[in-house]
Amino acid sequence: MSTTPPPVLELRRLGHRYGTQPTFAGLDLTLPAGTVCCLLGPSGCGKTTVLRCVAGFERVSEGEVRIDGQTVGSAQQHVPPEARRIGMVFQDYALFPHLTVLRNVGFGVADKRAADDRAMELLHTVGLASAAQRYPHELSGGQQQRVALARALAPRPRLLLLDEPFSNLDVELREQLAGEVRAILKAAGTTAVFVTHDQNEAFAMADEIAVMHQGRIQQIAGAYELYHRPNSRFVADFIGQGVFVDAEVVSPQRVRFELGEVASPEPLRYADTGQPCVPGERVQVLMRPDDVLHDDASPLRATVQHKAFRGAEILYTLQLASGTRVLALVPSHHNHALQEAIGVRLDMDHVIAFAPQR
Ligand SMILES: Nc1ncnc2c1ncn2[C@@H]1O[C@H](COP(=O)(O)OP(=O)(O)OP(=O)(O)O)[C@@H](O)[C@H]1O
Repeated sequence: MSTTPPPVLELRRLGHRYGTQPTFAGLDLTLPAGTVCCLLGPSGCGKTTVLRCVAGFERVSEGEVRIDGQTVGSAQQHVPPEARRIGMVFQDYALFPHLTVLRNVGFGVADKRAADDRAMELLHTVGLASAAQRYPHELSGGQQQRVALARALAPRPRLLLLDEPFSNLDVELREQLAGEVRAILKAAGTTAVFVTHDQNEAFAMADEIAVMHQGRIQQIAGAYELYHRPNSRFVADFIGQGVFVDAEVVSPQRVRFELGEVASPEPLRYADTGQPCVPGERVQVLMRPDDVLHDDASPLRATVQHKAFRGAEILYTLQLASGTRVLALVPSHHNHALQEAIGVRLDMDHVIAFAPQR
């Protein structure tokens, strides 16, 4: 009978303090083999410290870090970083300037006779075989980060940690490299955790995104789920764009807005508590820019308050008759002027409701 292998990484009720100040507490996370997970959150929420606890650079104050079922960090136990078999990629690449690309990549491979072959294999994987004899300063930032990735993967780590790996690169390259790195990790079956505060990077790279806020994981889910099924106002606000709009519950599966009524495919519940929404209650509903359509034929009008050109689309901020502002993503050939009144209608297929904020 085969037994299921333990998850590669498990955080159980993990807590950490700098001095007496708690950084985070009660963190739970389980990563099966081959999963790419992102810790995403605003600056200062504790992402890097979680990574440092997993790597062994920080001691944990409560709970456990388990790798392949073995406890490597707890209040009582601390396996040093070099004994954890973890690969790391940092923001600043941290390559050795006096070593060739080939030597950099082979550096951590224990069997020195096999180091060059293994390094060449990884350089092929990251598309830099032709740069093997060059030095780091002769490469671009994106190429250097690919070398750093190859170096981290060369000793076949049990787990790879990446700390803001693309933040020194320009925005366009970031998303492209995030996609490439994901493909490389998936092809190698590597389990990885990476930290970022850039959600496009998280969307491009992760299977699972753990959204952190004030030292807690608010929600762990795929990008689609986080965007369409946020479990808190924080996640709803932090992931993607949108506004909270007043509405009234008119039946267990229907809400009424200024822009019309929306039927929910399932009985309405508050997204954060799971409690049912009761007819007659006032609620606030998350309205995404793709929930509002521009439609010249619609009798509902809204005035253009702001417009942000996004290439294929324009993101309009529109004001309704009541003064409520909503966002609408509109194909960019519909180029309207500020203060112009344009026709709009709602196209919402599910309702994310919260209790009104007092
Ligand atoms: N060495 C330290 N001593 C004391 N406090 C620290 C130390 N390092 C970080 N902190 C504090 O711990 C909290 C979490 O920091 P951490 O670097 O883990 O956050 P982060 O989410 O990775 O932030 P960023 O995205 O800005 O890198 C912050 O309030 C920070 O000021």
